[in-house]
Amino acid sequence: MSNILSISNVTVKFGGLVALNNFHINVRKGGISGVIGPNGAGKTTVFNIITGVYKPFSGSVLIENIELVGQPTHDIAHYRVSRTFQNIRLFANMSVSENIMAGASLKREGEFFSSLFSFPKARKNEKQINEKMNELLAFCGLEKYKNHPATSLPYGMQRKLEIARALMTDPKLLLLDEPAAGMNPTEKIALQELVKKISQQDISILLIEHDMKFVMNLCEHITVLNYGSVIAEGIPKDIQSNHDVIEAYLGSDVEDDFIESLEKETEYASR
Ligand SMILES: Nc1ncnc2c1ncn2[C@@H]1O[C@H](COP(=O)(O)OP(=O)(O)OP(=O)(O)O)[C@@H](O)[C@H]1O
Repeated sequence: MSNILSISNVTVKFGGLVALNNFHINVRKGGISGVIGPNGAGKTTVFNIITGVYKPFSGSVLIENIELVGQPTHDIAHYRVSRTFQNIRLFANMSVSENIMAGASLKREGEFFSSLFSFPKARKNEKQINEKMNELLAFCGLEKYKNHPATSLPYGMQRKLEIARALMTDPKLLLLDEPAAGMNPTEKIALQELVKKISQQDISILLIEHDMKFVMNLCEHITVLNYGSVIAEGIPKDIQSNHDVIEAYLGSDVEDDFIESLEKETEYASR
């Protein structure tokens, strides 16, 4: 089975702090994988090395055999990698539809600007962008908010809007950084369904999440980080009973959630 993402031997240092130590992960094409770990374990740093925000001290990050290390962030977007952020980053002064359409300009900057100077092409592009925006509004359940200011949306909907904007770039790998953070249980279930639907569109997903039930229900493969090192990896069932993982979480602020998730059967089924 081929991988869309293969990271190997990646080490990231900030001065004396080793944020990632010989990190590795493979994400299967079409799969949903997760990275978990206590606060400060290095999870967001993984996303930042994939998207070129940080350059690793050593190691390799391959998207379908293309090396991303050393490439600038704007070039990496061309390999159809898109992400959302732990702290929502919507354009505050724009409507929901405008925020989604902004994703199109991130997609192919050159095409977007050249279209401004070519009237027939511009109209065609504008029509396509509008169609796609409307499709994504429906797909993400945001239709009724179309003309609302983005930041007036309930928190859970703002997170979905970030996902819709990321999907506008037509990604083949979507990186979701704590997508369920701040959501109530109903919103989390709706988000879980949305993530499954996205994965059914042949979009591979790598997610970081503190909500263990969310991770265990969605992910086919989980990598556990602690102090920058991989301490466990495997299917949810094995991760839940892994002694090192339980140890790492004891005393952390997500301990209760994690322990609770150990006690419950998950809905996970092999895909
Ligand atoms: N730009 C930076 N400069 C210095 N240290 C950094 C930088 N980015 C991250 N770190 C440090 O690297 C470590 C890993 O950070 P990272 O944000 O990847 O953790 P995380 O697992 O995502 O944490 P959380 O769950 O709290 O978001 C932390 O100790 C953090 O303080």
